[in-house]
Amino acid sequence: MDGTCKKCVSSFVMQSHNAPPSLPLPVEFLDFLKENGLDPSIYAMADSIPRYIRIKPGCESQLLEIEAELRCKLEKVVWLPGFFAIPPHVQIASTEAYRLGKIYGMDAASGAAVIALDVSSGDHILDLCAAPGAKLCMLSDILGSSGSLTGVDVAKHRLAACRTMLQKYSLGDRCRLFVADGTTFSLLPAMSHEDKKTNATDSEGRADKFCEWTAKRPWRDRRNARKLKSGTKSHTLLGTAEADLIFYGRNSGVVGSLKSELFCAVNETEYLVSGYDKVLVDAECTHDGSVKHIQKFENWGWKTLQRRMLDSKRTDNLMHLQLKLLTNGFRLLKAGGSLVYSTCSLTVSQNEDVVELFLSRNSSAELQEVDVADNWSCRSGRIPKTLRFDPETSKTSGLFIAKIKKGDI
Ligand SMILES: C[S@@+](CC[C@H](N)C(=O)[O-])C[C@H]1O[C@@H](n2cnc3c(N)ncnc32)[C@H](O)[C@@H]1O
Repeated sequence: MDGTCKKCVSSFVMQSHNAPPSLPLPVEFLDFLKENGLDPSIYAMADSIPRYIRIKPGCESQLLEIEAELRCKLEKVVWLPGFFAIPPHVQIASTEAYRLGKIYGMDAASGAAVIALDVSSGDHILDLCAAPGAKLCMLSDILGSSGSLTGVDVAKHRLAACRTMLQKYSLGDRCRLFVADGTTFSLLPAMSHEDKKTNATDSEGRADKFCEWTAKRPWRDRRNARKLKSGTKSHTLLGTAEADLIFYGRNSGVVGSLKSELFCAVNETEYLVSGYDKVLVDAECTHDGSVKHIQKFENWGWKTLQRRMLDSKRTDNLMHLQLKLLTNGFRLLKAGGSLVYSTCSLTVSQNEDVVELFLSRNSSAELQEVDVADNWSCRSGRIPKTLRFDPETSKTSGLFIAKIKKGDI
């Protein structure tokens, strides 16, 4: 672990650097940072934070070939198995190793959020804000050949990119993807084949079971989707009833099940018994902790930063959304299950404040220590047991992690 000890609850305000910010940050963004007690000089660090890659399990023996292709040394991240640091300027997207699915581009802090969930074989996992899917792919790699993985995202085009990623890395077998609002999503994990009823038919008397997934949907499904769409004002209004299943793997528990079973509403108490073992809520946020993301506004135009991130109405709504996502993710957990809440914002309002408010309203929720984090290069958040990665301490993108357990019945 580097100089900063996560065990000591450290100040969340960044240490000041002498170096001036290298980006011409707009006044509105500087005001936002000031209001949140954040030091703008982290945005001068983009060129000193490594890029991270994760090696696809099974491809570790090809390290030398990958190094030769990337033309750089892969520095093992000692605290995070499977992750390597490379110089920030190295591009991976055009390489064969990337094209063939041997490596992923993924920040080490994001990897830590996945490890914090402590996935076990056979777990039913829910990723409530799944797109574009780096964490979902890592979850699927860890899950292996048992359990199930459900990815939800409100943005259809982003979730479609996630589906492409699952297919590229051959990780979709136990996975299903729903375009749905994570604040209201209510579907239970897919049932195992043994639990499924057989011979059932729909109201029109036809067998109504899911066949193997194909990119081409039957006309009846497309007609139903069209009907739903015409009755829905915007994608943000999608509720559970409208959850749109855009992908499922052969062993995701969907094939062979009845549509009425998959989409059936359940009693609240049923989640305690048949809910998810693990839930990841990697919530939408202002992304201010992602130095590389902020850097992109140089090309996109700083005006769009104001519109997309800083509008005060939007940030108030964001906190509301984060709390609702966390609350619904927790609702869908089975008793004894665990949830990881993360954001790539460095602000307290989108992290500790959201978690504190949530805990004050949910007596069966308890903050949990991330046991494996003892040697991680991160520090504690303002609340003990929460973790913070930031460019200065961790040489990663900013990320907040809180792990919450649902009490046994
Ligand atoms: C920080 S990103 C998630 C990144 C993702 N976990 C990964 O590792 O690639 C946040 C995501 O939340 C999604 N989102 C925003 N509002 C949502 C909602 N109400 N329900 C579900 N997803 C939502 C956004 O579309 C976005 O894809």
